[in-house]
Amino acid sequence: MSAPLYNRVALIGLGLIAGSIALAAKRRGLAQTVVGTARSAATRETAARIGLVDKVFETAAEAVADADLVILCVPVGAMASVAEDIAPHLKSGAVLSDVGSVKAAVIEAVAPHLPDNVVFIPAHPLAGTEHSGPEAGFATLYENRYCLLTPPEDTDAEDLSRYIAFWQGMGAKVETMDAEHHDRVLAVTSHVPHIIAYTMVGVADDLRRVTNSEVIKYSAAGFRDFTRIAASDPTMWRDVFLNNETATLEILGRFTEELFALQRAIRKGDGDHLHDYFTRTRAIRRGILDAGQDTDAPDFGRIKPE
Ligand SMILES: NC(=O)c1ccc[n+]([C@@H]2O[C@H](COP(=O)([O-])OP(=O)(O)OC[C@H]3O[C@@H](n4cnc5c(N)ncnc54)[C@H](O)[C@@H]3O)[C@@H](O)[C@H]2O)c1
Ligand SMILES: O=C(O)C(=O)C[C@]1(C(=O)O)C=C[C@@H](O)C=C1
Repeated sequence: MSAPLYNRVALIGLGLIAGSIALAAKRRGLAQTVVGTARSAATRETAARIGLVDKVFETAAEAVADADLVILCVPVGAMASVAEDIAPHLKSGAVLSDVGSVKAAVIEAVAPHLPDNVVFIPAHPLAGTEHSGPEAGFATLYENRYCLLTPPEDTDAEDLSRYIAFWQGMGAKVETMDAEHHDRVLAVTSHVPHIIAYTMVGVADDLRRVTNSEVIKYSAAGFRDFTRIAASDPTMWRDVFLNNETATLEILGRFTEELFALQRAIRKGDGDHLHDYFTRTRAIRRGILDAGQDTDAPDFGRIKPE
């Protein structure tokens, strides 16, 4: 049990990510009190019934009053309106953060609403599941996972180190980087892989009508993994793609080029091309394993799409 880093933490939105923060922060003693609010009455009722936070408020304005740390845990597209709503009620000196999967667009949407006496430290925990809502949260979600922070350069060192300690207290490995770099890296490691999974499952669903459910019946582990990813929350992912448009389109363009090259190799019977390509990709995974790195952990410095 650590000493509380914050007296009062307020979570706006009470789904998977906020629920996991609430449970981890309480379990590790990182906050004296954790409060929260959500847009829908049903979510607020569920969160109160399962005791997710110490107190559930009806409005975001009430929830943030007197909070030392406020974390926006809503879909990326809702960040601006929530920030506008709470801005006049934030305590002077409070730290405001978010957990959005995209950083540059969230900073652009949130920062203009904030008063000068509030410290904005954007964050993105690289941890999640395909489940959403208040009952999806669990206390160990962030253990041994990265949490990326994209603080403005002039962020007060003490505010930053306290917030880093908060995520570390929940078991996360924290790194800082600039928001644009974050968005390019995540386009490669998370956003484009998700759209590929969505597409593959969509294609299989179309085929199912042709093959009379054989696609599902004989689906192998690889495809099942795709269906898990493609079961992720539609609102969250719609907002990710609409708000990381440039980087995802760039990476999707490269993906499509490579796919066409592989398609051509298959059509032309060019086994050497296929073999060389698969040898290269296998070496990437082996290199990660040989370096003793967690396969979940991308090298953030190395992934720099031109
Ligand atoms: N799920 C993941 O794997 C994952 C991982 C890291 C970061 N994130 C990011 O975390 C954030 C929350 O994701 P989640 O998985 O917890 O989602 P979730 O659907 O489980 O929870 C979202 C919460 O936001 C509330 N909400 C939705 N629209 C709102 C609006 N317009 N105004 C106010 N509240 C609103 C919902 O009621 C719910 O309480 C998103 O920005 C997402 O990009 C998600
Ligand atoms: O494991 C999963 O379900 C996830 O997709 C989690 C995942 C990812 O790794 O891509 C999804 C989106 C986030 O912004 C961070 C984490």
